[in-house]
Amino acid sequence: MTRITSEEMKERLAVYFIMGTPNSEKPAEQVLEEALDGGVTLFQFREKGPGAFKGEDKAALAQRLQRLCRTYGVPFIVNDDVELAMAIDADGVHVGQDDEDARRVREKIGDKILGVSAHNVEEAMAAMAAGADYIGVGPIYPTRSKDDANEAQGPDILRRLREAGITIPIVAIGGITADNAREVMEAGADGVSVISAIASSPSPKAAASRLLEAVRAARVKR
Ligand SMILES: Cc1ncc(COP(=O)(O)OP(=O)(O)O)c(N)n1
Ligand SMILES: Cc1nc(C(=O)O)sc1CCOP(=O)(O)O
Ligand SMILES: [Mg+2]
Repeated sequence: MTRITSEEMKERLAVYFIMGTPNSEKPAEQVLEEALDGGVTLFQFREKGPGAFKGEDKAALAQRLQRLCRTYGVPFIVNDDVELAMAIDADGVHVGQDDEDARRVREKIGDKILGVSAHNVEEAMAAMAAGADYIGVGPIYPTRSKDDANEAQGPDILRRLREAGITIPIVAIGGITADNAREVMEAGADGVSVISAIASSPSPKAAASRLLEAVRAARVKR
């Protein structure tokens, strides 16, 4: 395996779906399959919060969702849990500022995809230096999907990062929908990352497809 290129990473970030069992009343497999049918380009397994599976149950669910992603040729990223990612040979890991140090994670995962959360220029620079393949920047808008989220920063944070010379692929996160995806892309994101816009939709397939359309339309306009 070789490291993903920056251009490939940007393509993959278009519609980055994040989910775990607490995010939907429907079975996770069903929601993910519908989202994949709708065209999501990257998936993150984030099994945390009330009622989340742990231990062997968590690993078994991860493997079922990973198999689905493989069927669709969509990379499978594990949130926080580097050990699980290595044990099931996931395609990558996402860590935040309070998780395992990004540099150590890069050493452990070799060429797998490494995503790091960043909230400002300093954290973005540090993530680049640690070997991140992309940064997740948020929350852009208020979110109900993460209890310990920071204050919403608005799309301007993306502009500030780009103006400061941050060139690494950026995925925006937090309160993003098909209706605001365009302004997020125009502010400097390479893609959008969502939980509720897809997981809480009556039709995850239609929701994913609308997001992809919005992201593609914004890319054409650049
Ligand atoms: C794509 C993406 N961006 C940001 C996050 C948030 O990561 P973190 O700050 O570690 O918070 P948790 O998701 O672990 O609660 C993310 N998961 N994905
Ligand atoms: C997992 C996560 N991380 C965030 C951050 O700001 O780092 S916001 C968030 C939740 C995103 O869910 P929704 O699309 O439902 O708002
Ligand atoms: Mg984390």
